[in-house]
Amino acid sequence: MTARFITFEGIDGAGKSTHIAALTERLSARGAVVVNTREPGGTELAETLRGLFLHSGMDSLTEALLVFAGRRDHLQRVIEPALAAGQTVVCDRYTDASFAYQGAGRGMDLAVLTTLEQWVQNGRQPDLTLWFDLPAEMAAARRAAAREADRFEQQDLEFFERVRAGYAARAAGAPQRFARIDASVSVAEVAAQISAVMESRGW
Ligand SMILES: Nc1ncnc2c1ncn2[C@@H]1O[C@H](COP(=O)(O)OP(=O)(O)OP(=O)(O)O)[C@@H](O)[C@H]1O
Ligand SMILES: Cc1cn([C@H]2C[C@H](O)[C@@H](COP(=O)(O)O)O2)c(=O)[nH]c1=O
Repeated sequence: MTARFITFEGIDGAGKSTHIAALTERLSARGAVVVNTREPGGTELAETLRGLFLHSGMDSLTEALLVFAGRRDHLQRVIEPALAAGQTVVCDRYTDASFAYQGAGRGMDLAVLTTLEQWVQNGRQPDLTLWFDLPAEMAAARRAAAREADRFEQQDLEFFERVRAGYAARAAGAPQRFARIDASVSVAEVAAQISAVMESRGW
């Protein structure tokens, strides 16, 4: 089996969760053993940190330190062992979210995030990142219909447009890894775009 690391990214309410199960089914049907996970979270320790991250007030450096601490544990306990066993890891968010939210959204120094990325990840980057891109206003309307807002989801449209621009910058810096999905269209049309990306890679 070929080990693969696939991440889903995008602003809150872009529609990632809606498509993770379908991608998992597709990969499993082709013989992959799929590990579904998420960030912040993915281990007992990192899920505990997630609760603080989403619901306690803190500055952007504290946010980054918490999320990278959880990421370290997640990499060591879940992601690296699964990849070493030839499995496919499908992760709802990873380090691009730190650059988009803490970097572009909160205005944190990207050089600090780059240092944390190097320390924590030992070079581990996804093989493919599906970036769900849509205007902040559309995502806000979807969220409002769906659930109660956490600390990030309470941010204004300007914050989410900065986060969106942060994702665009990360995508421009790693064009082979990123696939931009136009997430403003129907669920069926988004699913078709994901299938096309997977087919183009022979996955
Ligand atoms: N293409 C779409 N068109 C319209 N509504 C959608 C579409 N995709 C998802 N939705 C709806 O938008 C809401 C948010 O979707 P979802 O929870 O999948 O987003 P998400 O990116 O995982 O959000 P978060 O990262 O904040 O968890 C849900 O109610 C979902 O049913
Ligand atoms: C990994 C990561 C996440 N975030 C933010 C992005 C979202 O607002 C929440 C996670 O909520 P979700 O419902 O699981 O999408 O956390 C962040 O700011 N920085 C990160 O590195």
